[in-house]
Order: sequence, then C-alpha cells, then structure tokens
Amino acid sequence: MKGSMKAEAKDDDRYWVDVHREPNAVTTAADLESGGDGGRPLMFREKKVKPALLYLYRSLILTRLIAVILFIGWRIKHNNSDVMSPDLDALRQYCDLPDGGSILPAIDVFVTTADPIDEPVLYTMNYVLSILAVDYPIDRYARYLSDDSGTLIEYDALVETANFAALWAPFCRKHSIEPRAPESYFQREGMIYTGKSPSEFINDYRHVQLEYQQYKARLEMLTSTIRERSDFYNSIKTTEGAVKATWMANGTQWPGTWFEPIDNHRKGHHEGVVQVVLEHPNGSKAQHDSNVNPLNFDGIDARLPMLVYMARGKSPCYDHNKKAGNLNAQLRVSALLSNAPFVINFDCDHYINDSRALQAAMCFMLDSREGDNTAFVQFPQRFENVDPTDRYGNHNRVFFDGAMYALNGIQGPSYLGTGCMFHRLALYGIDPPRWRPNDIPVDSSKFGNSIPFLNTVLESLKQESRISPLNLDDSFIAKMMLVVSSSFDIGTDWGRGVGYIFEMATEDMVTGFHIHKQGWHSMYCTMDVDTFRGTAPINLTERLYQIVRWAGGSVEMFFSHNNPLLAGWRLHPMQRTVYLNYNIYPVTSLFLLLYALCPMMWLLPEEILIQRPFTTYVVFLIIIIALIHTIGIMEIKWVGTKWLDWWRNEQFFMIASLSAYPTTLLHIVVKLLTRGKGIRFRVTSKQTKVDDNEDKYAEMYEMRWVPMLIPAMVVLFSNTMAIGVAIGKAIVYGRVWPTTQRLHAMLGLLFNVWLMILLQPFALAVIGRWSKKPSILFILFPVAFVVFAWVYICVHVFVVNFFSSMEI
Ligand SMILES: O=c1ccn([C@@H]2O[C@H](COP(=O)(O)OP(=O)(O)O[C@H]3O[C@H](CO)[C@@H](O)[C@H](O)[C@H]3O)[C@@H](O)[C@H]2O)c(=O)[nH]1
Ligand SMILES: [Mn+2]
Repeated sequence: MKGSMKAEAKDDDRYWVDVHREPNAVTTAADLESGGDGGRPLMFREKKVKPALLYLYRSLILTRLIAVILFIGWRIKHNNSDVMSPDLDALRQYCDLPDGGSILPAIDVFVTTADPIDEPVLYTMNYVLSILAVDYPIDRYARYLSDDSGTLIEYDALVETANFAALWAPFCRKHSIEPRAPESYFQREGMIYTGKSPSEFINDYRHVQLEYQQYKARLEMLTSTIRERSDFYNSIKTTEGAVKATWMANGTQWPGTWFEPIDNHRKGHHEGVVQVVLEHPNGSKAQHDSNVNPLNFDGIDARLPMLVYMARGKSPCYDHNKKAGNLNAQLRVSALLSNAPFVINFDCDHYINDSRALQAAMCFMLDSREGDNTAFVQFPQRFENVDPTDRYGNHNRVFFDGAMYALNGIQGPSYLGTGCMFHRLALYGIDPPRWRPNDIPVDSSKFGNSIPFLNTVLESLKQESRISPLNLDDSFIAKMMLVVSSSFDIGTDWGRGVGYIFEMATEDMVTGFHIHKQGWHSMYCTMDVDTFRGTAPINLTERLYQIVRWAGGSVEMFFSHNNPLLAGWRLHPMQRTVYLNYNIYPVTSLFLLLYALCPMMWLLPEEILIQRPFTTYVVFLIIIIALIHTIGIMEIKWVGTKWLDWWRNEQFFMIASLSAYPTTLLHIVVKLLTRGKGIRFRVTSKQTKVDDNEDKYAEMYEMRWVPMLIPAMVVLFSNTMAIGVAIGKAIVYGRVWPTTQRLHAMLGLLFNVWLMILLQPFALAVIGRWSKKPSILFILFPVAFVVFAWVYICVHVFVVNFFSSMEI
C-alpha cells in the first residue's frame, strides 16, 4: 500500500514541477501589529506542468485546430461523397432476359386506409391506379388494399377501379404517361409528350379522360348505389323489423361493417374479409379485348397485377393496434397469397409519381455491395397540397433531404412510415444474412398459430420467390380468415419483434429501430423527380397533432425497452446517437418555452430582473448563433434545398416548442406516473374535396383552437404587449435614460422582434382568413404596438398624477 503511494508521488513528479517563490524578506513586529502581511510564510505550494509537456500539449491543440479547419475545407470541396442514386440502366441490364422476360424479384405492395370519409375514396383509388400502372413486370407484383373501416364502399370502389384500370394502365404504358394517378395527371398543365404514338395521343387522351369522369361519378354515387341495392335485397330477403344488412352486388351479405351497425357488423367489431378482386395474371400478354377497350393497344401489355381487398377482423375485446396492426395483417395475407420476398407499403394519401419507383428501390436491394444486408429502402415524402410558401413547414426538407441523406453514411435512414420497400425477412425479425444463424426457429409462439403461414416463412427463408396463380377454394379462404382474425396476435411476437412494431404511437420509428438494432442496413433513395407524392395536413392544428404523435412516439421509445442505450452492439454507435437524439429532442422545448416568456420582463414596473445581456455575452452569443446558422446553410447547399425550407424549419421548431412538444412531454409524464396509455394514433384529417372554384388552401386559413395552443398564444400576446410597453417606456423615460440603458433596451427589443419573426406562421394562423394576405401582419402588429404603448402611457400619466409615490 505504502509502496504504491510512493510510486504515485513519483509519477506525479514526472509531470509537475514546483514553482519556487521567495518569501518576503523582512518581518517586523510592527508589521504584524499593523495587520500588514509582509513576511508571512507561504502556506500553500504551487506546482505547474513541466514546460516541455505544456508546449507539446499546446501544440497538439493547435494541430487539432488546424486539422479541423482543413477538414472543413476538404468537406466543402468534397460535398458529393455520400450521394447515392439508383442506376436503372444497370438494373435493366442485369435483370432483362433476351426473350423479353425479366428476373426482377417479386414485390407485394400494401396500402392502408382507415376510413372512406376521413380518407376520401377518390384519392385512395387514385393511389391504387398509380400502382396498377407502375412500370414493373405485371406478373411480379401483387396489390393489397387493407381497409380498417371494413366498409363495402372501399371494396366496391376497388372493383370499379379494377375495371377502369383495364383502360388506364395500358393507356399509361402506351403513351408513357406520368404521373399515373389520373386525378393529378389530368390536373397538370403543359406536359411534354414522351410516348411513341403521338398521332393517336389526342384521341386516346380524350377517350380516357371521358371514361375517368364517368368512373369518378360512379365512385361518388357508390354510397347511394349500395344503399339502394341493400334496400332492395332487404325488402325481398329479410323479414319485416329485422336488422337491415348491407349487400354486395352478387346478392350476398357483406361480412364487414353495415350502414345500420349491429354487433359483428359495426366499426371496430366485425369479421375479417379477404376478397381477390383481380386474380394473378396468366402468362400470355395478349389479354386485350377490343370490345372492352376501343383504343388500339397492340403490342402493349394490357394485363393487370393481382389485386386484393382485405379488412382484418376487429373485436372490442382486443386492441387492434392501428396502422401497425393493419400492416401486419397484410403481411400475413400476402404471405399466403403471393409471398413475395419484398414488400413495399404506402399510406392511402400518397401516390406513385414516377412509375419507375419500384425498380429504383430494387437497385439498392440487388446491389452487390450491401444489397443483401439492406433491410429497407426509404423514399422521401413529398407533398402536393402545400401552399407555395410552405407556411407550416410541411415539406420538412431539412429532415427529408438533410438528416435522412446524412444517415445513408451510417447505418441508413430511419423508416418513415410510407414509401418504403422491405425485405420480407427483415420484417419477420430475422437477422441479416451477415449474422444469420443456420437454423432459425419458426414456431407458432413467435409467428402465430397458422401452419400455412409458418410454411410461407420457411419458404421465404429458403429464398423461394413466389407470386403464382392460386387455387382459391373454401379451405384456403378459411386459412386466410384465421390470419386476419382479431385475436391472431395474442400470445405471439407480432408487433413486438415480428412485423411492424406496435407498442408506440409511431410504428415507423420503432420498427426501423428494431431492424437496425439487428444489424441490418437501410438506404435512402431519391430520384430527380419526386418518386411519391402525398397530402399533408395544411391546417395548423392538424399539423401540430401530427407533431405530437411523432414526438410522442420518439420520447416513448426512450422510456421503454426500445431505448437505444439498451440495444446490442450491432447498432452502430453513431446510429445509436441518432436514435437518442430523436428520443430527447422534444425536451429542448422546455428551455425554449422559458426563454420565449422572457419578454414579459418589459411588463414589470421595475424593468428587467434578470441579468442584462452585457456586451461580451452578446458577442459570444452572436458568434455561436452565427456559426450554427453558417453550418446550417452549408448543409442546405449540399443537399440542394432552399433557404426558405431551412427558415420554415427554424420557425416550426419554435412553434412546436411552444405547443406540441410541451404537450407531448406532459402526456408522457402523466403516462409514466399513472402507467396509463400513451399517445394515440389519431388519423390525420385529409382534404375532403377540391372544388375548382373554391380556394385550394381553404383548410389552411381555418383556426381550430385546442388547449395545446395556449402557451404559443400566451407568448405571442405577451410579446406583442411587451413591445408596446417597451415603446411606451422609451417615450416616457427615453430622455432620462443613460446611453447604456438605451442600448440595453434596444438589444432587448431585438430579442422580442426576433421571437415575433419566428412566430410569424402562428400569428398568421391566429388571424385566420385575414392571413390570405400575409403582409397584413405589417399593419396589424404596428397597430397593436401603438395601442399598447398608448395604454401604457395613459396608465403612467394616470399613476403619476394620482399616486405619485408609485412608479411604473
Ligand atoms: O387505425 C389506423 C390508423 C391509420 N391507418 C393508416 O395509416 C396511414 C397514415 O395515417 P395518417 O393519418 O395519414 O398519418 P400521417 O400523419 O399522415 O402519417 C405520417 O406519420 C405516420 C407515423 O405517425 C407514418 O406512419 C406515416 O407514414 C406518415 O406519413 C394511413 O394510410 C391510414 O389509413 C390505418 O391503417 N389504421
Ligand atoms: Mn398521411
């Protein structure tokens, strides 16, 4: 023991040397008496690091500084190093066979919808059309629509769509139409023709447009058509007084929800439904029947891929786990019907804008570098109903183009919920080939109690690719009913380690996390045109609800066993940091909220209570803020987004920090304390109709007040008042204030104004329809300032005259 202490002391000497100081020479009694300190001994010893080491150390710091500067310089010059874009020609060369066939792998395409009213059928069907006409070998993909409402409207609409698609899909192929969602296509102007039959185009176009109008009209009539049909069958088939069923066109009762809801046929309580609308196309390409299609489709593949309608069974006894539950049911049904090795899922409010989308994703999946270990390929989300100035930051470009791209350089982007292609096996919770053990247990405790389904898992593990015609007999249908039953997940790993994970408000983040943590990679795929387009909530309140859900899901993850700190070593350290960042960023809002309430200082009679911003502090602050923004601007330049995108991002972070994020945190705290439920998945409301005459952005001008907006409102109001009072104070005391005080007042005001600029979109939302002309704020605010300044001066004069002892 002693020995080691000695050794330590010796070690010390290697680095430190004593600093010798001479004690003061003379000590006199007088000195001591007078309390002087002359001649008192030195009572602590000083040491310093040996000069040689110190210089070395300092030179290291300097070298590091130089290295950082050089690195930044290098990074600016080499700004394209991580951009990956699909090479479709290479894919074609690899996959196309000399006989015109192709070895492109099979894909199951999923679409989820929750309600025919909240999510207008026309848009969902447009989406379906864009997939039916996509540029991919027709016998190599299958289409599934999973309808969480279980209504006959969606099914009948799908049947109508299949009929119209028989015209639409070959028309798109013949004339190379883009986009292949008719609603968007017919609305676009000034398109350049790129097809091979220009002479027939005008004629074909007119015909298809007319047919589309009629198809649309039939969709709109669906509710009344089904009602009339049901009334008819009810009158002839059921007895007086019995519950009125809803009937399918073939004269059988619809197994899903009915117009007149009863147990077993109402929303949230009904049997599962699986209906194959279009069967798997057979081998021959010449399926075109000129009686149906008067257009000339010679040499065009007029077939359509398999199309399936499904609705999972629901019962009040079981949690149906929203979107993730819906997707899991699709995973199982598609396994039985087509079992493609790849699946891609979309929300019903997004359509394919570039028909090469599926091929583009395949470029990453089949690439010889990391293709086999790539679990999913995510596309950015793009929106088309957003106003040109993107008032509520819907485009989210900083996230979609900046952050996600950057992740490509680590383990890959996170899963964003829509427009994402997966390896089916990755979704089954199976390790990437790199780490895959030889025997993987495929049992019912994990995957559920369906032998045919377990067989499909084994099939997938053996890399057997299947989309082939099936014999849809009764026993097969019964097997499918089992995998869509409401209780199938119970006692299995579905939603916990198998399929889309449903323990959180946002299934996407946590599903991606589960996959990354097993060591899979992911890729981000952008193309020169938007690959997909969707609709975004353009109403502020809706937008904030969406943010609450996202932030909620992210924070919830932290307090669960999905905490990134607990993930195994296969999760890349940097990727772990990224997930941690997702988990905690909403917490920063608390500081912002406090900060944003500072302007209230102006309202206090004895001005400013907290430390005033002194000059050095302000200089540092400015340097740091300027650096943050300079770095930000560099990133924007690299990814090619606009200044406005970045600015909206800044503004929206502030607005959400004064509303959505604190609300989320409150929810989570309550949840943790009460062990209650987390944030619920509330379906984002969609645009219900676009009337040509009506304002396209009408939704945006509607203000829906909810408690979450209170803090933002308090900040906006108190800030406006504070600026008014500040002006009032300047008028009253301006002349007696010393220069420093004036300077401080100006700096303070700068802060107020900055806050106001950040809150501009919120202020626009508050004034509702007036905000059609955003510049009106330049009038409203000054007027408000003058009014508050005037009120302040009046109160001041009143107090001075009548209560002269008080000072405000
Ligand atoms: O019980 C439910 C609820 C929702 N959905 C579907 O989920 C999708 C997304 O719902 P939406 O209300 O449009 O949510 P958004 O806020 O637009 O979704 C964003 O955020 C989600 C995660 O919170 C992601 O899953 C989405 O892909 C992403 O676009 C839609 O297709 C819905 O039909 C269901 O199938 N069942
Ligand atoms: Mn959506």
